[in-house]
Amino acid sequence: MNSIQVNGISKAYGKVQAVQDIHLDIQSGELFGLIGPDGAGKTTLFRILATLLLADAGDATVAGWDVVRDFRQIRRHLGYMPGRFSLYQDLTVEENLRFFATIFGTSIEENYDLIKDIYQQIEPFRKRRAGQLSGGMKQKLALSCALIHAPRVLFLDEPTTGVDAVSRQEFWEMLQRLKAKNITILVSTPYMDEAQLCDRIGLIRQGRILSVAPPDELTAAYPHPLFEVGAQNRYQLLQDLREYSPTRSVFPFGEFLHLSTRHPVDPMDIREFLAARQHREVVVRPTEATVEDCFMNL
Ligand SMILES: Nc1ncnc2c1ncn2[C@@H]1O[C@H](COP(=O)(O)OP(=O)(O)OP(=O)(O)O)[C@@H](O)[C@H]1O
Repeated sequence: MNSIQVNGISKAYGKVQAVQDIHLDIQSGELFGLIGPDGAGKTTLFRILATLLLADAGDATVAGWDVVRDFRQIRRHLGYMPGRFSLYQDLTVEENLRFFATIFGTSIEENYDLIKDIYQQIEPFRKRRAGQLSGGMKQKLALSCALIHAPRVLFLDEPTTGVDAVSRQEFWEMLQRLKAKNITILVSTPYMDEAQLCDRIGLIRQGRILSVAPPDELTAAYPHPLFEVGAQNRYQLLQDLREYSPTRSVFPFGEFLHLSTRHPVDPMDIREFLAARQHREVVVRPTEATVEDCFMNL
């Protein structure tokens, strides 16, 4: 069953075309990632699907309901964790949760099972004001609040931005457990490494979806030879590789550079080129494409 269907959605703010002709088909129980840099249009799309903003063109349904006509039903059955912090800073952890439960006509007790895993981790701090929680704890509270009315569909707009690596990891584990409860999850992130944890991802840039696929399929279809290259002087390495004639693109990737070439190249040839330019501690090896390589390629 389709849980989220988007047909040709476009939206401009004055002259800025924030999203353009977006089509998406997200299945019930799917964990779908919207991956793209700042300003790509992710928040705009979320706001349209969450019935908070009207599109200029196109239509969309969430859990079978139309985002314009049936906005009330969508609001009842949707959990939305907006990018910017959505909690009441002056209320305690427990008061925040109770507030969200009350506005949806439910109670913490009624749906405790759904949030138990997540909420238990912050329950020792239930008397603390939300404004005084760490980033990771705020995120867990915001997720608990978004889930307390047992939504069928969950929208998470950049939930891990500004959160440390350990909390990010934990957060994705929580999402996997929610998915197992058959909640459809649409999550956006600027972190390409998180894409690997989704069932399918849509790459979005400048308001347009460039590609939709399971992450493994996307990376397996990467069409160019790709190398991981390292040397002592990374800055100079980048400059020099830009002048290497087979280079298609080269960009920093962790402690290495990712070099994609126009045609197959023997790693020895790259080493010789770099040796001639006095590079030391040179490492060159073929590597598998990541989602980031695919994004750069598109
Ligand atoms: N209210 C607004 N008025 C004018 N322009 C806007 C408004 N909201 C967003 N934009 C512009 O629309 C484009 C898409 O923004 P959007 O917030 O949807 O992107 P995003 O992918 O969520 O990025 P970010 O993570 O930076 O929010 C950007 O160019 C942004 O500057």
